[in-house]
Amino acid sequence: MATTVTAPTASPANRPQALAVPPGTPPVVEVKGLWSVFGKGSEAFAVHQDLEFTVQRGEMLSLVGGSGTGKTVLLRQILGLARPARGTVTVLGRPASEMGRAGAASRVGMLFQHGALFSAFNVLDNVAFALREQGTLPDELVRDAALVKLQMVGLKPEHASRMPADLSGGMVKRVALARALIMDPPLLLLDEPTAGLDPNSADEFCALLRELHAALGLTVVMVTHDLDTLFALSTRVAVLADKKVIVTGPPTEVARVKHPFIEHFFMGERGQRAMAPLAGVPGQPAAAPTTQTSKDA
Ligand SMILES: Nc1ncnc2c1ncn2[C@@H]1O[C@H](COP(=O)(O)OP(=O)(O)OP(=O)(O)O)[C@@H](O)[C@H]1O
Repeated sequence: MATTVTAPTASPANRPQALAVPPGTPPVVEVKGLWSVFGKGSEAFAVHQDLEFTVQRGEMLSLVGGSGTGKTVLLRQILGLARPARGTVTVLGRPASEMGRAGAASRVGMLFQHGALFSAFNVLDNVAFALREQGTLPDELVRDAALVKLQMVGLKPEHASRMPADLSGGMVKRVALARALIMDPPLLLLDEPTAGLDPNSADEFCALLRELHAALGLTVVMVTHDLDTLFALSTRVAVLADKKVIVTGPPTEVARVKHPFIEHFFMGERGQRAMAPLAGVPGQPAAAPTTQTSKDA
């Protein structure tokens, strides 16, 4: 069972907003009764035990938790790259493990932590990869689609022929993002989207992600340890601890929940700095949040 924190009564303008969706819209991601177990026999250990959470269309949900709590395992399960020992991971109404590689690319885009570009391919061929591999479009159209995606992430046609080794960290992230979006997936997974970027590039990349979220109507699930990124991008936060999702809610509300990991994560110097701009914003309740228990976080 997880605790769901009630949403604040009003949202300040500088917080990311979940997109409006009609009531009754089915969730994009639904994780139920999930067990993830590694090792065999007496060596076996569970990373997740009966973990549950859902992601609604148009949300930007951050998964946070200590090292080894299984955030990356969860992203891999949503992507269909790993099967749970027990329980279900449903993406857009279908079991994630049944999507297959081509199906996954058109339903879920993944931005890996360090970009994971193919070093032997130039920018255009990296971006075009999944579409070209599908083999349904003539190469000219594949190239045009890749150029459109490059423009969408703020890169120019002249960047198309560059090799990954010749790109700045911020450009690698943008190319990797264009590649993740080549098949127009409705769901985007981000693993530490701003890791390795300087503060300015990180801010610019967050601004781009927010623009694309709104413009393309994306649903986003991300893992981040960076509090500036978390506050810049999250409409909701889910905290992994004790092998479960223990709480979900808007970031400023979750930050007030009494739990050793949450206090350590949000109340350190970095957390205080990241939250400072939000202090005193109209609509931000000053008191501790009321909490309620619900089965579905
Ligand atoms: N294929 C695997 N085989 C064995 N153990 C694994 C495998 N994949 C993950 N694990 C284990 O599962 C646990 C969770 O790993 P995971 O990488 O998901 O953690 P995380 O929350 O992403 O951590 P971090 O924040 O440090 O990146 C770790 O103990 C890891 O060693």
